[in-house]
Amino acid sequence: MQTILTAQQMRLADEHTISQRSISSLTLMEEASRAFVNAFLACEADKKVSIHVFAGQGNNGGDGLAIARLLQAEGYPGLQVSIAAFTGRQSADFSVNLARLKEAGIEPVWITVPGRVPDSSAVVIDALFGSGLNRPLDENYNRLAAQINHMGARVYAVDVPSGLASERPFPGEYNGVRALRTFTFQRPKRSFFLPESAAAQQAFEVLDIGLDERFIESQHSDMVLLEPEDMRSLLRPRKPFSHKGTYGHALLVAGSPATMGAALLAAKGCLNAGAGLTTLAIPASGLTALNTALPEVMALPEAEMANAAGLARFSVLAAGPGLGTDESAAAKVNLLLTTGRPLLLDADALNILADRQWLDRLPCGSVLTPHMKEFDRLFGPATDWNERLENALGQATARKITIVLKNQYTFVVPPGGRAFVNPTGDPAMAQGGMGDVLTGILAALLAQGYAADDACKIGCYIHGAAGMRLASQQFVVSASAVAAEIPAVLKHCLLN
Ligand SMILES: NC(=O)C1=CN([C@@H]2O[C@H](COP(=O)(O)OP(=O)(O)OC[C@H]3O[C@@H](n4cnc5c(N)ncnc54)[C@H](O)[C@@H]3O)[C@@H](O)[C@H]2O)[C@@H](O)CC1
Repeated sequence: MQTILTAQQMRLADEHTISQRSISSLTLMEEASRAFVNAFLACEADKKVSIHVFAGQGNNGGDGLAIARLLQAEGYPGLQVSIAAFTGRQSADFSVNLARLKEAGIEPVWITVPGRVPDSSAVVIDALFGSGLNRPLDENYNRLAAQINHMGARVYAVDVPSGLASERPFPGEYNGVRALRTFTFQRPKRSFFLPESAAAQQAFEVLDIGLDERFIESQHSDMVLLEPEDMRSLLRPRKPFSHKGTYGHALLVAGSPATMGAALLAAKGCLNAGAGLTTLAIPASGLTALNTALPEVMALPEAEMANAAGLARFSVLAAGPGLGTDESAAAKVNLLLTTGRPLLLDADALNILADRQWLDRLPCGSVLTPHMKEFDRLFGPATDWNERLENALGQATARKITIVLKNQYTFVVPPGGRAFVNPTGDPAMAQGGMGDVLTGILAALLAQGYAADDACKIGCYIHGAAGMRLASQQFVVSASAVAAEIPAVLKHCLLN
């Protein structure tokens, strides 16, 4: 797991590394700039490309000047450097790098009043502001950013796209530089995981600049990034002499006559993520489809969905995919709530909770898997994703539940004030049924005895990893294909 730091904590990590390694801040800036250049070389191998570096006067600008000098030494002759100096003072390391730039024979252009910027370069390196940005861009920087965006160049941002706050995006429409790619130092910034950052960058890549990892990991943060190694330590291999009873019995309450597919997809996810037994509670009209598509899955007679005591034999109770929100669906959710046992609720089960105001009846230890709209319906509207995430952190702790807030980077939010960010997934997975499969996977992991937070971390990770594996070969990835890929992904995660 990687701790995601605030800008202030990044500065502390910087200072700590400088004193611990007995190096100067200038050396660290040089190393960061070298790391940027190495990554840049891999993207822009043609040395004849025209490059325009836009630097501010802080340390991000200092990086920009060092990068320009290093690129010239690498043999990129077509370099221009502009320094935006509408306001502010030069940082010490900026000043040294300015002198070094001039010694290297590069004379920068100073932009002190808004004006037209030459717009013929194919590549822009954006080093106006980095993690030090602490207020929205003013009119002058805003205009400059707009001019850079208008150039149509391939924009590479240094550490953070200029205009994007590194912790939480500023309110309102993004008015900064729009980067093709950000090369960010040591850690992705917190705001990179919030959907608003899509306006500022298309992708980011993290560069190791040698900051002290032990110090970074000792910092308290409300955001932690999951990594492949976490799966290896969380996942448990199947045991010798084990049998189907060892791996739990999941009940999925799902499906309605028009949306039986959702129930089948959830069951398929559950089966493939290793539940010992999977039982589906669906309307009778779905039984033929179930027996044909998934012969390993059992069905619960509808009459048994009226008796809470009869549910005691299941190790996990899940509900939602394709369930509908009518009276009969609500009666099923009501029955599950009366058991007092932790529940796994998704989709229509969440809508039922919201519509009937049953949220306060939810037992501790439950898991909810809302997407944005379902979350807002349950917990109230939010003006932006940071507010939504903070609400999720508060709700999970107050209610002692785990919230899986689904998005490109899904946040697994257990009680305790930390969000675990899932890095896996691919736009090829943007199709109906994906959430149903995830519910089935989570049910299987809970049935196998994983704690709620671990089940959610593993489940989200392997769901996205399955999609990524398929997307490396396919344009689009269906939910059934993701479910079918899960056993291979689990094996891979365990062994690698
Ligand atoms: N912390 C680290 O680990 C390292 C940081 N480095 C670089 O240093 C950067 C941070 O540098 P700084 O802290 O000097 O900050 P920046 O260079 O991001 O910004 C400079 C200054 O601009 C001012 N400012 C903030 N918002 C503004 C606005 N809207 N309009 C006008 N002025 C504004 C602030 O006073 C800020 O200190 C990082 O992003 C990175 O590029 C690297 O050199 C190497 C290591």
